[in-house]
Amino acid sequence: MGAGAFGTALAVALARDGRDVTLWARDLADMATTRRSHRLPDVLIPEGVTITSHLPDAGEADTVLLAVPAQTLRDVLIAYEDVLRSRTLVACCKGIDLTTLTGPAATIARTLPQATGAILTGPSFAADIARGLPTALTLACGSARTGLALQETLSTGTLRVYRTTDTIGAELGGALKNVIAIACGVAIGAGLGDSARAALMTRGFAEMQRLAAALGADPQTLAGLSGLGDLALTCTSELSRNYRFGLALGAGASIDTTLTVEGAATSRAVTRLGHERGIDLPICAVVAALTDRDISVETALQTLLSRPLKEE
Ligand SMILES: NC(=O)C1=CN([C@@H]2O[C@H](COP(=O)(O)OP(=O)(O)OC[C@H]3O[C@@H](n4cnc5c(N)ncnc54)[C@H](O)[C@@H]3O)[C@@H](O)[C@H]2O)C=CC1
Ligand SMILES: O=C(CO)COP(=O)(O)O
Repeated sequence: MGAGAFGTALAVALARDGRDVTLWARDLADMATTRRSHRLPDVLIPEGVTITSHLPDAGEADTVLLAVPAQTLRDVLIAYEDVLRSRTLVACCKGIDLTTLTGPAATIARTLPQATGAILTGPSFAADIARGLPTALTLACGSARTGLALQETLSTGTLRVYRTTDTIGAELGGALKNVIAIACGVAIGAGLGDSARAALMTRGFAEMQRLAAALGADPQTLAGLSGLGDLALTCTSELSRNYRFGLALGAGASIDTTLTVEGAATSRAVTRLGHERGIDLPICAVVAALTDRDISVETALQTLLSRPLKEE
């Protein structure tokens, strides 16, 4: 579900590997004839993928990948409850819901408790997956048995899926790395240099670990693909929309508001979560304030540099 960049890329990769795939688009436009998503225009969707805007066409499909933006996941689950509630639902989005302050796996568990929920996350650009470039992902599912089955279902010759039962660690890694990527983009966009970016990545990772530990995640999960792996990719590549959003903020350039930039809303959500739980998340808070245009880059920098000195 979701025929944007990631949903399309996953559909293409799985169909190419022989899976029977239906790709659901909210708005079909001319997709069924052009066999292209406007979010991934260079990629031709193979005939093996059934493209539809009518969800019941998914028929007996037992696994549904939800590749819609994190802030819309809850609405999608509610709107299509009848079709979704008895299936295995794999959230493919990265973010924290601003209303409930939950990640995608927890959002599924709360909204459709009868469904089996899982999350697919980790360092992977849609364009790379669609081109068949080698990619490693994390599949997190509270049920070890379902996780094992999903790992088999979703792995292909070039998509290597690792599994874990730590859904909270996996969803926090994917959500928080986007916030830190915005911070890194700002640093580079404002000309603060590669050393500043390395500091933000490292201290940002410390914030990720702190929040994850407080919410009951296994610290090892954060050191894996869903945390450190995706942090490394997103903080260093101009293919990342979150990083590019930060670059524009830092350079004072115009922002493309049509793109999905998950870290913007998530910076606000995690800042609230931090306040509620009494957890210090200074980089996330600065990103939220920058995103809301509440502070300048200069103030953001001074805020971080003037904090009390501490042990690492
Ligand atoms: N693009 C990428 O390289 C990757 C994206 N992701 C994650 O996948 C999720 C989706 O991102 P993209 O596909 O890149 O975004 P996108 O902007 O390319 O596509 C989003 C899709 O969701 C649909 N959509 C939006 N609101 C909806 C609603 N209320 N109901 C139904 N459909 C709705 C849009 O029509 C669009 O087709 C995000 O959480 C992102 O972090 C994860 C890994 C890689
Ligand atoms: O999550 C991603 C790579 O793993 C995609 O990053 P962006 O959403 O920043 O483009």
